[in-house]
Amino acid sequence: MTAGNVLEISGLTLDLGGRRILGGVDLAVRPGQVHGLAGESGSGKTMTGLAALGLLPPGARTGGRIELEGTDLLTLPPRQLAALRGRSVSMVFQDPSTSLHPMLSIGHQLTDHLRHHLKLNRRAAKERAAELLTQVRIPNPLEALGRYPHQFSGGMRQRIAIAIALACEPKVLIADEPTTALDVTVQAGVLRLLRGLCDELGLAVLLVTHDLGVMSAIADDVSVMRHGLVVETGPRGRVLTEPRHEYTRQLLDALPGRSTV
Ligand SMILES: Nc1ncnc2c1ncn2[C@@H]1O[C@H](COP(=O)(O)OP(=O)(O)OP(=O)(O)O)[C@@H](O)[C@H]1O
Repeated sequence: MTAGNVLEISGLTLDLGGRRILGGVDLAVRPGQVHGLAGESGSGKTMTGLAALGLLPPGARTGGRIELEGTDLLTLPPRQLAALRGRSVSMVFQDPSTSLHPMLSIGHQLTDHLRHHLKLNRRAAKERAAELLTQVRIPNPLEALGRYPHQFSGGMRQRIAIAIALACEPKVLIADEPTTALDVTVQAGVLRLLRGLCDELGLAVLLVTHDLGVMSAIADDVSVMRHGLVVETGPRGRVLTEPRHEYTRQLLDALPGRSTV
């Protein structure tokens, strides 16, 4: 594993139901860095993220390596993998309702997580929960703990889902289309938050998105996937202004308001 990387994927292959989904993906993420993973629908972005969490569908067959701080996740026994998930690496999905329980208060969900994973007592868990809500810029965090998901806007719910993902201070956060379901007016705020967390906490963020505009707003490095392979990777400025691969060029040409990148 190369020094400076916290997550390093090399030669990752994935077969599902006899079909090759990933054909040898190489990808590396460093602490304090947002690495954008772009590509058309079906190119394998989500599967790459799920593989890094050990959350592939049943029957998945994998090859290659996914190293998290030197540990190969693909050869880890299921129990050890489960212990890492949510602690060293965690994920935020497109739709915050998938990670938030509609019938439980925010405080309940955050403290459950903290008590279960970090074995905090009730009081310490509540304090930490309020701290996490502050970190994701939820106003009046103590009061917010007593409220339910439907009492928050979509953007706020996504911030809360990010707070839950950060609860155990993971090294790597995989954010899969985290702003796609949100109103454009709140997208920028959530992206700024992710960027800030990355800078403040030294978090490594793998940002999966089909939207090169989102990518251009916060990514340090960008990788472009096509048909289960990373076809191009490099610093954002270079990839988005001087793409070397024909497919990256096509993606950029297809972007509305191309002048934004
Ligand atoms: N449970 C599954 N079983 C079999 N094949 C699957 C399963 N889930 C996804 N696939 C296939 O894996 C391939 C990669 O899908 P993936 O979701 O990773 O693409 P993506 O780049 O994230 O696309 P999108 O932006 O649409 O989410 C697709 O061809 C998809 O049909």
